[in-house]
Amino acid sequence: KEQKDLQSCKSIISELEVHEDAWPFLLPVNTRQFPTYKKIIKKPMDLSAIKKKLDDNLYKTREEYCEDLRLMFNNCETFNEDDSPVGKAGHNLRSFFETKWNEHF
Ligand SMILES: Cc1ncccc1N[C@H]1CCCS(=O)(=O)C1
Repeated sequence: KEQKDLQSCKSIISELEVHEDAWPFLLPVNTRQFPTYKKIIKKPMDLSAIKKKLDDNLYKTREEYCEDLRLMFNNCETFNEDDSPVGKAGHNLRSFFETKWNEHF
């Protein structure tokens, strides 16, 4: 039921947060450091924002949660070269996430 879904979503994001390739995603992208980011990426998303939405009970379904994680990874692919350090971390963390997602659901 939904209660178990919430536990699974919390468990997955806790594992993502400590993953060695999570460093680009722990906090919102700094738009002073990356001035073009706001123009290119219409809906910024990061692990701290997702964690807060989970804790504030803002996800109606596990699908909404999954959508925000995929938005975060797609934003990363839009802005970063695949062979850049951030781009590579994004591909690695996405693969780790999708595996966890399939384990739980
Ligand atoms: C996910 C992302 N997309 C585009 C640009 C930057 C980032 N992440 C940054 C987060 C802070 C550290 S960093 O500045 O090296 C990388």
